[in-house]
Amino acid sequence: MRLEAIDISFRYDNGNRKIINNLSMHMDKDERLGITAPSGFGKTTLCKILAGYEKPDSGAVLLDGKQLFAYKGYCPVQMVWQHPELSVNPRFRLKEVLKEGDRVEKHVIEGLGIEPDWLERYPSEVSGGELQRFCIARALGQGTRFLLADEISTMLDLITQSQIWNFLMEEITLRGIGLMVVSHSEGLLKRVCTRRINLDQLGVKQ
Ligand SMILES: Nc1ncnc2c1ncn2[C@@H]1O[C@H](COP(=O)(O)OP(=O)(O)OP(=O)(O)O)[C@@H](O)[C@H]1O
Repeated sequence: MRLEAIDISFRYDNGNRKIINNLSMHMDKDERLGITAPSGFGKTTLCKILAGYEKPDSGAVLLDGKQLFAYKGYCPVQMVWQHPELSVNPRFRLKEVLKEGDRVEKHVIEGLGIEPDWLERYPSEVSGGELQRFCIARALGQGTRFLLADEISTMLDLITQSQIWNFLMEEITLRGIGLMVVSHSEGLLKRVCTRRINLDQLGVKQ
């Protein structure tokens, strides 16, 4: 399975510059692709387009040769955002947050170190790192084929980071999920990725 961006360009409605300019890239399901670029360059924007949150002004995002927006229901390309507190409904208990995913399996919840008593709590009643584990679990539903991780572990201590990445690597390898990792951490990218793209060397303009 392949996720591709073909000659995409994008400008925010209220923005005065093109963030993405005629960019083409692809990744396959057995790849772990690292994305790097300076701050504000468009890494999150690219993730949002590849996961279907934004539509490119021109060009196309294809999943296995079919337009991403033609996939109905659960999106096979899931994104985990940098700020978990902005990615969940504050009025949902955490067990309900998990239900937004696609039949998230028990071993995913356990593997991410989610403790059973957190499930009854609201997002404001757990730490940022604990909440991020829920966001990762939610994105690992059964229909997920690609996972886009946008600076997902920046707020975590080193032991928790290592726990989460060990689990993620094992899970995506087992299930044949393609992984895209956006990070400013050279160490993380070196450890996790099989290939790297520097956006400043592609069609993303400052
Ligand atoms: N909703 C929006 N409306 C208008 N401009 C936006 C919006 N979101 C982001 N931008 C702008 O788009 C540019 C790219 O932002 P983006 O978040 O994609 O960068 P990034 O490379 O992920 O940055 P960082 O490494 O700091 O997270 C920035 O100049 C930002 O100000």
